[in-house]
Amino acid sequence: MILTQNLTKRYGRMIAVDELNLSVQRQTVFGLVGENGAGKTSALSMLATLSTPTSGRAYINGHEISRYPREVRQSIGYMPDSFGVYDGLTVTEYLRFFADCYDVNKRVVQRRTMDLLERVQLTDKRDTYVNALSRGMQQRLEIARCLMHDPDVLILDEPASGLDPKSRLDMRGVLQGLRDMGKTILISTHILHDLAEVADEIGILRKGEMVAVAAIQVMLEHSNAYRTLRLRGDVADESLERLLAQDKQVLQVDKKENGWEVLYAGTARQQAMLLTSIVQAGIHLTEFAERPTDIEQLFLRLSAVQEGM
Ligand SMILES: Nc1ncnc2c1ncn2[C@@H]1O[C@H](COP(=O)(O)OP(=O)(O)OP(=O)(O)O)[C@@H](O)[C@H]1O
Repeated sequence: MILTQNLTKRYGRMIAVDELNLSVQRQTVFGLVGENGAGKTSALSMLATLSTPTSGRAYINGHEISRYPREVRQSIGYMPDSFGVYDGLTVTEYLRFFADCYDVNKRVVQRRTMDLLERVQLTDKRDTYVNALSRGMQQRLEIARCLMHDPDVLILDEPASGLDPKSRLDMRGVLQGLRDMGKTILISTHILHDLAEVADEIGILRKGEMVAVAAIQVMLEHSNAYRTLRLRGDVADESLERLLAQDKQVLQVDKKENGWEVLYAGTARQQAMLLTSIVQAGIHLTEFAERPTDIEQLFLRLSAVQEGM
């Protein structure tokens, strides 16, 4: 449904997207996660036919984006990361305007407008001017706007950015609804947790390169199975590191300024035994604490472990 082959975007000498290979199956949700500047917008705007790839190819619904941009635009609903709304229009007028742009059959416009407003929880705002909506409502209206011509594919660039926690939750509900409608969705975010209940698969983009891809289910299982132990003590004393190296459940040890961070795969009982052996070895710690593993960090660590780094 969405396929890219070595898709690359350069701005002068800067490589914003570096030979991206992506495959998003029909009716699945793929989350593209990356920090600011990772290349998410550059990748998505090429797929939306708004910018030209420097090299490589991409296909949406079987249409190559550079050769068949018109067909691609009919197949997608694209929500950019920043957008302006038309201040002088009401919510309903705004959606009808876009229906006209896409030449949507007049007979279905009214029904679809009502259905979409309900889907994005804006039915009671249908006669409100769009500039009077909150940011969260405007972002949900944008989603409805993307759906007006009933595309199979949605490309959403940071749809939850700048929203307060309540609006983020509302947005999450809307995205889950789109997934249940059977849309194929490519969604970018810099907050992986936003995708945990929405995406089927996650890819992490860093400096234009896809550094890891995995099914969200696998990641969540890992995040339950692993935890991070925070140990504080004298980092000059190497006996703790020797002891940790003997424990098979210790996957990784990161030395910090005043202690260590340990990625640990053992059970609670094994963890208690580790603490006992530290005490018995006469090693003095000021802290031995467990904290939930950040799934993004875990994901990157596991992919590094798999690559033997
Ligand atoms: N038109 C442009 N001209 C030159 N450099 C650009 C242009 N657009 C983006 N860049 C650069 O390309 C890199 C990737 O930017 P991009 O906006 O694609 O990343 P992003 O992951 O979407 O980040 P953000 O979340 O901040 O939008 C950045 O270093 C950015 O400064």
